[in-house]
Amino acid sequence: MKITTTPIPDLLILEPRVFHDERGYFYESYNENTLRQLGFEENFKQDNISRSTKNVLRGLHFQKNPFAQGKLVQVLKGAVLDVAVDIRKESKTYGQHFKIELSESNKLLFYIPPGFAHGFLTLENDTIFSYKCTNVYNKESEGGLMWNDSSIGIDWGTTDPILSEKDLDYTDFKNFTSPF
Ligand SMILES: Cc1cn([C@H]2C[C@H](O)[C@@H](COP(=O)(O)OP(=O)(O)O[C@H]3O[C@H](C)C(=O)[C@H](O)[C@H]3O)O2)c(=O)[nH]c1=O
Repeated sequence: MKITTTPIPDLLILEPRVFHDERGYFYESYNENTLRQLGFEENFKQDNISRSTKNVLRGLHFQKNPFAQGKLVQVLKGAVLDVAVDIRKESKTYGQHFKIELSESNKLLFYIPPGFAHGFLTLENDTIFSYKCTNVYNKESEGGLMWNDSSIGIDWGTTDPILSEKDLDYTDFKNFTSPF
C-alpha cells in the first residue's frame, strides 16, 4: 500500500498492491498493520456500501462532533468523481476542495478526515461505493452543503445530477458556520 498526500493537508490517497493472475486480481483494501507502519492511525467503527445508477450525486455531507466521521472510501464497481471540501475553520485551505476519480479499475482509496464535507458523482451505471467510517451514523448530527454552491465552485462535469430530497436544500456556504 502506497500513501500519497494531496494539496489539501490530511487528505490522503492510498494505492494498494494488486496481485494479478490468470484468475483475475487480489488486493488488500485494508490492513491495520500495514497502515500503522505507514503512520496511518485511524480506527474504524462502521462500514457502508451504496449502489447508484450513473449521474447520481450523493453529498456534500458531514456529521458534527461528537459523531464526526473520517471516511476511507473506494469504488468496488464502476467509477465516481469523489470530492472533499475543507470546512475546518482554522485551516489554511478552508473552503477549498480536492477532486479525485475513484474506480474499479484504478482501485484507489481516498481518506477524508473529520472536518470535511464529502460527496461523489457516479460516472458509470451500477456503481458500488464502499467506505469505512471512524464513527457511527447519527442522523441528528448530519449536516450538508450544496453540491453546486458557487462559493465552493466544484466543477462536477454535470449540471443535472440525480439528487435525494435531502440534498436539495442546504445553507449557502457564504452563510455557513462550520462546526469544525
Ligand atoms: C449514511 C447512512 C444512512 N443510513 C440510512 C438513512 C437513510 O434512510 C438511508 C440513505 O441515507 P442517505 O440518503 O443519507 O445516504 P447517502 O446520500 O449515500 O449519504 C452518504 O453520502 C455521502 C457520500 C457520505 O459521505 C455520507 O457517508 C453519507 O451521508 O440510509 C444509515 O442507516 N446509516 C448511515 O450511515
